[in-house]
Amino acid sequence: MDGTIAEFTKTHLELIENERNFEIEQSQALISGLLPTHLQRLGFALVGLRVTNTRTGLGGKTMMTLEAAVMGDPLPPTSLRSGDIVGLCAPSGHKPGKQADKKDQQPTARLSGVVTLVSESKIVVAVGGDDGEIPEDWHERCTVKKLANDTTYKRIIHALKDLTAIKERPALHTVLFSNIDPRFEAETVIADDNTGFFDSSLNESQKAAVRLAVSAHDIALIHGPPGTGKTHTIVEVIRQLAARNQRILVCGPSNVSVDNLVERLGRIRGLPIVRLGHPARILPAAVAHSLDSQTKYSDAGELVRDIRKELDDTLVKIPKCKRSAERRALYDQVRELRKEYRVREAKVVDHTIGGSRVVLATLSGAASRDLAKNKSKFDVVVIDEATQAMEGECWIAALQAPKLILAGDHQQLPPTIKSMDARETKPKEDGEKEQRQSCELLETTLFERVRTKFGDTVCCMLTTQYRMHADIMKVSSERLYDGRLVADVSVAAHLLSDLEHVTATDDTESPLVFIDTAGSEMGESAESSDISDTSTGNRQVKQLGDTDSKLNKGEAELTLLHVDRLIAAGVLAADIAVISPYNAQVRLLKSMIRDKYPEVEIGSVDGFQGREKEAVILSMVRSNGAKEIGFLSDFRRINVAITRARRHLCVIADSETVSVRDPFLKALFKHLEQFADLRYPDQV
Ligand SMILES: Nc1ncnc2c1ncn2[C@@H]1O[C@H](COP(=O)(O)OP(=O)(O)OP(=O)(O)O)[C@@H](O)[C@H]1O
Repeated sequence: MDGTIAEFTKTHLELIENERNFEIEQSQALISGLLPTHLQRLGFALVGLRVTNTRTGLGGKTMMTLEAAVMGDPLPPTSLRSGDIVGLCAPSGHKPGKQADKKDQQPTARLSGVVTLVSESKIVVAVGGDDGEIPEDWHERCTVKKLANDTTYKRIIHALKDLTAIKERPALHTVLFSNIDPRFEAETVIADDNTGFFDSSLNESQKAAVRLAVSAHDIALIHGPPGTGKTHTIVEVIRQLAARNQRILVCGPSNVSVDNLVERLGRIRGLPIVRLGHPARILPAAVAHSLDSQTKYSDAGELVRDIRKELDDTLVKIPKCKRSAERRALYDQVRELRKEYRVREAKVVDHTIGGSRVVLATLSGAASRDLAKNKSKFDVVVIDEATQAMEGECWIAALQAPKLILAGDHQQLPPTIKSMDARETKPKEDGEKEQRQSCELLETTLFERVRTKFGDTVCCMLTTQYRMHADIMKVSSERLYDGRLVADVSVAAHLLSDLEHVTATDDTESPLVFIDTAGSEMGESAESSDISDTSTGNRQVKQLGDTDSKLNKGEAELTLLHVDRLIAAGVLAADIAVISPYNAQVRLLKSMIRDKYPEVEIGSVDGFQGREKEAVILSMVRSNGAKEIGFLSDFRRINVAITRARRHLCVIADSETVSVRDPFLKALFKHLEQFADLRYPDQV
């Protein structure tokens, strides 16, 4: 088995390194090639700032507040967000100081840190430990630039190396890498009369999933198609495990996926939980459970608070010091205080983590030093949205317990492989096939690998969905979920016209509308300019290569008309989402709809995974004689696109281009022709 693991990690390490290099190269190409002022216009930098305040944060970090050079001026519009890694430096030509080029890919950064807050007037950056010595001139002028963030890749690489090196392996590893079957408790873990469930509202498939997960010794999968209460089920699983005195590490690939669980678990009385991770990245509703808040406000945190105050008082004195000798003395004092602070804080952190039955973090955050230092181990690792994480990422958490529970849906979009996405829009090159196979290997999630290996023995599917009208759900159920997905009675027939203030119209009484643009000459076109929107942060870096993204002006106009009609019928703008698989179309739609209806949400299909709205309008864009449909042919993307709507889905597409080749799309269009209110552009 060790040979299999060695082979597995070798392949994955190579692929992850490639992916990491791709991402660094791409953002470097952008960042190093442009002047800071140009970067500022694109939203990737802020120039001419001043450091106006410094204080101490968790881990002894220095929290630097930077504001516009002219006091009270707002910051220029920026795509910098909480959680971004940034470099800070004096602008070139401004009192050039020492060149501390630690990282060759970040040549101009003197210090690097994490953005913890961006408001209209200021940006706060947390700079690591002793690196937090601020050059004098930064109180007058300082530039903040976005840097490539490869932390997760480094952590995956570390975890994969650790996986290879383990001497005494839990049975879980044998199950995953060898041919031993997973084991389950022989006895019924929750009595047949169902009295043992904490949540009596669970449906039958949810109960079956809880039983499977609790009884597993090694691994269990919870397959949750759209709207089936996956989170609901995981909460029950965690409560059952906690009641059996198990310690549980709960993770998800994104902060949102973790905070969703933090919010729900936080409401359960008597269940001590803690959320690890940078407070800047934690949703407001979950912040009270963060390690940061708990160390700050708990009784045990009092000693830490005292020293934090002393540290902050000393830091405030530094910029006011005229003599450099005095300043140096104060810096020495700060260094000593920081050391003491870290020792005291580590004790409180240890106490807080050790006293929590449930610890929550992102998969990447599970590599946290606070966790590694904490001696107590976990009995179970639960990973939500596991089908959106690369297998290597799952191992960061999975190494920490002998039992693993994964929840997800392999019929929705897999993790984003950036090097593959970029190729989507570029001409085919030699070696393309080989590269694609590598990317596909990275795309194959641990969830899917285990499901393929063991099938229903380890996997339980949730079958009642609480989101979509039955007509909206039907194609996905039949084609992707073996016809087993059913709509709960509470949603099976719900319509927009059932909502308060919505009048009955052809639109609001139809769960499905299909506007077929075939033959109307509303052809697709390529976007002319590459960067026209700086509001999307990371994604925008990726879109530099996205010059080939497609748009369709005719479909965009039809979309706006449909939004107009829904709103005229009384549907709230905040209940409507407009989505498209193509970023160029999303940008066009935003430029046409945002000013008129700021509350209508407009985004890409990929970005809308995990979300829902009462009404969804989907613009499919592709319309060409060649019947080329590019990445529309990924049935998972289409599945996500059509399963976001609760009461009303309007599909705008050219059936002659889109429905021809792909079997899932064929089935979708057949269903639309049969069940949707079918319209043509001249009737709209
Ligand atoms: N057994 C149940 N009875 C009634 N409503 C339920 C039940 N289970 C889930 N729901 C409802 O279904 C909706 C979706 O639940 P939840 O947020 O747990 O789903 P999810 O599967 O995590 O979501 P997604 O499909 O986005 O992954 C919620 O409104 C929830 O209240």
